[in-house]
Amino acid sequence: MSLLHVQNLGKSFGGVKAVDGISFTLAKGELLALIGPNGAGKSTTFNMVNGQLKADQGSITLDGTELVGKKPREIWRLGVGRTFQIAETFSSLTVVENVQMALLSHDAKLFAMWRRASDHKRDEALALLDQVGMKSQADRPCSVLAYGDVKRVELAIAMANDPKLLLMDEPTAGMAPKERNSLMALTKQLVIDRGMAVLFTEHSMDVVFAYADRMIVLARGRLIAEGKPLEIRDHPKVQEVYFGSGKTFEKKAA
Ligand SMILES: Nc1ncnc2c1ncn2[C@@H]1O[C@H](COP(=O)(O)OP(=O)(O)OP(=O)(O)O)[C@@H](O)[C@H]1O
Repeated sequence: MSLLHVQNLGKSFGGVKAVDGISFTLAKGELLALIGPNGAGKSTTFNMVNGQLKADQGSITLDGTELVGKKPREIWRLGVGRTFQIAETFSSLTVVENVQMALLSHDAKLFAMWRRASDHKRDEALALLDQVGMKSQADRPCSVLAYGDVKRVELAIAMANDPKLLLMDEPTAGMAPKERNSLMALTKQLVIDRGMAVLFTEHSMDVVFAYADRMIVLARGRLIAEGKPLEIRDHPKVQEVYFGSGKTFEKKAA
């Protein structure tokens, strides 16, 4: 059974229909890529799922619970997580301290409870770091990490809320091809191990084709295609919106 049901979802800004009546589902243990050219409505869709934007029409249910009309914090509590970039202010904390902060937040403890030397939830934080291959770097400050490793810590932070659905907005932006593949392989492993669902946007087609179980394609707010990567690759409408007719998807040069 599907975890997420999106039905006839829509949002306009002035006269622009940013998202125009789209419907799709997402199952547990599935990595679904949301792709489309600039201005297609990807971010607007994401922000309606996490509650930052209120839909004008339609429904979004998670495990049968309606999300439209709920505040971002409530939606987060229901199990919709997202990856955040580690804020500047937290980069001086160590890797494990950042994950401990996220665990405190999940438990709704006030940040005032946090003491720098605290070992609150350290073991739990280390277990999460182990899952993303960062346990050995737990006591290093985040500010000295390689970019790919920061991304792994961000993933561990998102896991602290034990999400049923994880939203990832361009997770591999700015990464070298090797790092990109390693982050997505890790994400896929987490999806399998935790039975989590992932909805992600991505401009890098090699990542999408290698890791997405299924894809949905938006163009000008409408859902124009849906299917497995190979079906999408050969879909005439997709070819057209991306490249103009007659062209094919090509791997981006590394
Ligand atoms: N806050 C806003 N106010 C007015 N128009 C907006 C707003 N947010 C988005 N839009 C418009 O809605 C449409 C969809 O934008 P959206 O950001 O969702 O697309 P996108 O697929 O995420 O694009 P990109 O790949 O460039 O990030 C665009 O025409 C955009 O200009």
